[in-house]
Amino acid sequence: MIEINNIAKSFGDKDVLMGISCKLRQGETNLIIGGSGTGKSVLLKCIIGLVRPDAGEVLYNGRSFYGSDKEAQQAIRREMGVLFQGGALFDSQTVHQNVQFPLDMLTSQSAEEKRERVEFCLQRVGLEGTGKLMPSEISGGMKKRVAIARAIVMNPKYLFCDEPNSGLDPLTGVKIDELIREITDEYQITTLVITHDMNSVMEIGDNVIFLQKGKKLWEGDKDSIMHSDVTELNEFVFSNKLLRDMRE
Ligand SMILES: Nc1ncnc2c1ncn2[C@@H]1O[C@H](COP(=O)(O)OP(=O)(O)OP(=O)(O)O)[C@@H](O)[C@H]1O
Repeated sequence: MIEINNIAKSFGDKDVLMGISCKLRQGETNLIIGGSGTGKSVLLKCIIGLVRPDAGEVLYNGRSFYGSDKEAQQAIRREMGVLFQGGALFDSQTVHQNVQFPLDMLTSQSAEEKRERVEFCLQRVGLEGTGKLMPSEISGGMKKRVAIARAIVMNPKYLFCDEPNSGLDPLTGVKIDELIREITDEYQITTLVITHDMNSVMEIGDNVIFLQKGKKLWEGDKDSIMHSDVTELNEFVFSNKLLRDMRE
């Protein structure tokens, strides 16, 4: 479990996050949703330690991230898998090399151990046999799968995905969501996904946190989101015509 307690962050005189608290449970896909510029990415960066919050705390299974020394923070970081927006693959490296990268950086495994682990992860995301291809030779959906394989190669306890299906067609997006959900469940990972895609919310939203202008306005599961009485959330959710039609 990840506990986020009262995170606040300002840039200059701009308050971007104003006291965000929530609990992200193990084995569940936790989603942060909200319109553009509401602070989702900054919150993610505060959670994973890329941006230091001005106030607040993040606890990883009870271990305080910001209260820890560099070594302990590094140990927590090793338990994180991160799927950055856009996938962020290295274009000059093969699919296999991309997935192997964290093993090269963070472990002293033998070449054979690494090869086996990479092949296992590629097979797990449905990409067996593609290791020799270059990123330029595969589709957008496959690139996301490679990025997911790389994010899980270190066997993370915590998985963070920033807009995992941005730029994908809806069907491919759903498949990526399903893969994230399956992996979360299978390996009992604590997963956090940032999205503004209502499809994702309805598919994989075990726990959904709605941000608006740096504040948490609502939290609940995908089944209760359709019946909330928070005006701002309703405006966000029902800007999607299909959901509006479903409600009527
Ligand atoms: N390093 C920074 N310096 C100054 N302002 C920043 C910085 N990072 C983010 N911001 C500001 O913080 C606000 C929230 O940004 P953030 O990227 O978290 O939004 P978001 O909800 O993720 O939006 P989107 O869905 O468009 O990605 C924005 O107004 C942004 O300009």
